[in-house]
This record gives sequence, structure tokens and C-alpha cells, in this order.
Amino acid sequence: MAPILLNSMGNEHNGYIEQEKVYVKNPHLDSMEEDILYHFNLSTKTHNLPEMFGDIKFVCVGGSANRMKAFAQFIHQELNLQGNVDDIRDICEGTDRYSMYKVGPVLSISHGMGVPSISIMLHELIKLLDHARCRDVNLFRIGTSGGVGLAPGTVVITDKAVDSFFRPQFEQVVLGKVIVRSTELDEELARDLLQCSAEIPNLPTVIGNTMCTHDFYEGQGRLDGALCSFSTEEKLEYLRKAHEAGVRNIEMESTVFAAMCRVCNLKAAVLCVTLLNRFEGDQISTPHDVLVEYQHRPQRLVSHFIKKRLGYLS
Ligand SMILES: O=P(O)(O)O[C@@H]1C[C@H](O)[C@@H](CO)O1
Ligand SMILES: O=c1cc[nH]c(=O)[nH]1
Repeated sequence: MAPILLNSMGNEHNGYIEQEKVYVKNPHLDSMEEDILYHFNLSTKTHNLPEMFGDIKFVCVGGSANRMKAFAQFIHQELNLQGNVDDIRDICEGTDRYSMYKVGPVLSISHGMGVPSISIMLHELIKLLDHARCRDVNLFRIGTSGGVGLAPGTVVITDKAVDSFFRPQFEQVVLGKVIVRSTELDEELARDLLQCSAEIPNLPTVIGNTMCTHDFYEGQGRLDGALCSFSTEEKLEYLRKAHEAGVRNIEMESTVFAAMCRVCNLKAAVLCVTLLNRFEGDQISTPHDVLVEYQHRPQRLVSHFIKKRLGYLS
């Protein structure tokens, strides 16, 4: 098999991958007798991972454990699977770090808030997919975000995940050096999702850049945190610059999600609904039932995509 050039910024151990060797990029793993996925409470010795997870084709991740349980129950109904939705159990119940639910070929996992939390989850998820010998898996982050110039309730499918300087890259400090990885996502997947959104009534959706920050308050230019070091005008100027750079929403995980999936050759997409328009305020004051409906929108979109891929819809 001819090697292909790795689609990222060249920080991998040799810069090349074998096309069929998915997904992990770590030569040290080959010599380990057992791999303990500590935060999932799973291990290659105590669990038959190929039997448990070998048929997975779609992985959906999001911050909240309750949301990802609700998504698992929703997809169970959407795919008309046998059994009672109330019997879907948390595979990671031996740990309270993450929650994981398997529904047919769909895995639903919570990742907590922020880059470090999702990054740990992704390391273990990507190893899990590899140990289980999964192939052709699509990954989706279905989350919430602050909109930049969009009506609340709009779903943003991420074109490029950008950092707080609007750069399409993710920086990770490794052994005291900064490693920079590209955060470009799969264009075809984003286009397919946009097409799906057009087939669903009342699902306003756009493709745009998503800014990933390391904080919800000052880091996202909010004036309502415990600390604030800037004026209202400075905040609005920053949001205007973000909008000019193509940013349509702000959240806290997309850059590392995009970077890790890209290095590991996993097709991935980020779909986050906007809870508010940040040009109009900082506080999330929308009624609870409206927020719940908003959070369901990326789930409806991914469910439609999955059903189409599985041949449930023409
Ligand atoms: O997946 P969720 O909705 O948790 O993602 C966003 C980004 C942060 O994790 C969190 C902040 O409220 O929401
Ligand atoms: O404004 C928002 C809303 C949800 N999540 C974020 O990270 N920011």
C-alpha cells in the first residue's frame, strides 16, 4: 500500500501513514500487553472490545452527560431498534468522568467542558475504535455555542475551527515545546450535513468558522464574569473582527476535536446550535424549554444524516 501524505501540519512521528492503518498514531502502543482506558473504565484485557464496539460507524460527542443519554434514546427511537429505551445503560458507569451509550452502530459519549476534558476523552475513544477494529467511522460533536451575528437557534456546521486569534490551528505543549496542528474538517461531510439540514423543516443552519476558546467568560469576550479587563466597545470590536474572519459561533472544544480527528484520519464534523447572539448580550436568559429545543437541533440533523447513510431515507 503506497503511503499518503498526512493531512496536517507535519508534527507526527514520521509524517506519513499507511492508508489502511487506522486510527492511532503512537508506535509505543504496539508493545503494550494491556491498554487500560482509565477514564472509560475499560481495558483490552477485561473487555472484548471488538465484540462490544466493532460495528460502530457513527460517534456523537457533546459536553453534557444528560444530553448524550437523551441523544442515545432519541437515536434508538429514530432507528426503530428493538428493546426498551430505558434499558440503554451507561457503559462507563464504573467512572463518573464520562458517560457512554451504544445504540446499534451509534456511540454517544459526553466529554465535559473545555479542551483538556475532550482531549482526554478523544485519546481513549480513538484507541477504543482502534482496539475494536472499527472502520469508516464518522465523528460528530453536537454542542451549544454563542452565535456571532446569527439568530439564536441557528445550527452552525463548522468550516474551520479557529483559535482566539482566528487561526485554523490547535497548539499543544508537548515536552516543553509547542506543537501546532491543523484544524480543518472534512468538507464533504460538512456539505452533506448542510444538504440534510435543507431537508428538515425549521432547522436554520449555516456553514461558518467556529472559534474555540479556553474560557466561557473573559476568553469569549463576556462582560458578565467575575473578572473583566475590557470595555463594552473593546468586546464589540473583537466580535466584529471575529465576524470578518468568518467566525459565526464560539465554543470550547472544536479546535482539539478537529486536530485530533484529522491526524488520526477520522472524518469529523462539528455542529453547534447558537444559544444567543453575542452582539446582543452575554447572559443566557432564554427560557429552559426553548434551550432544550435548541439543543435538540444538532441531534435532529445528525440523526437525519445517519438515517440517510444507513438507507432509512431515500
Ligand atoms: O457541548 P457543549 O454544549 O457542552 O459545549 C459548549 C462549550 C462548553 O463546553 C460549554 C459552555 O457552556 O458549552
Ligand atoms: O456563549 C456560549 C454558549 C455556549 N457555549 C459557549 O461556549 N459559549
